[in-house]
Amino acid sequence: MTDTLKDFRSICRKIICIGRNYSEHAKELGNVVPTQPIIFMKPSTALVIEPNDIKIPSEWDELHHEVELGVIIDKTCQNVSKEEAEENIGGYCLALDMTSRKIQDDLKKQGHPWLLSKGFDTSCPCGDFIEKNQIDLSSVNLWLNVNENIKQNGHTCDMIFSVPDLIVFISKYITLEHGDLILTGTPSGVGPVKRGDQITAGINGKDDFKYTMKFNVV
Ligand SMILES: CC(=O)CC(=O)C(=O)O
Ligand SMILES: [Mg+2]
Repeated sequence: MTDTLKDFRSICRKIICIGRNYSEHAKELGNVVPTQPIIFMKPSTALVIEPNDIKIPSEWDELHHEVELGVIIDKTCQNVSKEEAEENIGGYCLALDMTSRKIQDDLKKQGHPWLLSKGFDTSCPCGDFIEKNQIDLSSVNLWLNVNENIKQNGHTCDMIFSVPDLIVFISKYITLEHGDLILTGTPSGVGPVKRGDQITAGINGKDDFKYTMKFNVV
């Protein structure tokens, strides 16, 4: 792992996101559980870091919060095998996939891409680089509070497609590059936030490793 990866938020060229990777979340929104990964992208301009705010675009009233494990790619790679997938991971981060559910539902009805609903500026609040050895992929806890009320509390062991499966799938079609970020999907409990709300999110990893981040919604 090279040192530049610690600064992944300024070198990141692609944010590739996975949809419906937890069956309870797919069901809570009335979606079918996928049989292969659903992928979409956010532009790198969606990234926002503390102490900056999540900005709801002026003509919208609310967004949905989605807490997710972010995987940061170390080596540029294509067509990765499941055995090699882990070697291409440089580290992790805690991330939010902020979504306008109303816009997404309208776009879905019309068969259009989700980009506007998920790719607007500040739609990807993101925490600091987390070292690889602090995360055991089979037992990461992700949680999210809105105004100190718990809304999401999930575990990566409930992912439908594991992180190596996702790297294999994506790299078959899209070259993964140093600093790219993969958002691995959200557990259940997504819901609305409005201007004036505060989101606190956290990740619990190996050996009592804990990381939390806080964002105001404006
Ligand atoms: C229904 C969604 O918005 C898909 C998504 O982003 C997810 O994390 O699941
Ligand atoms: Mg998501």
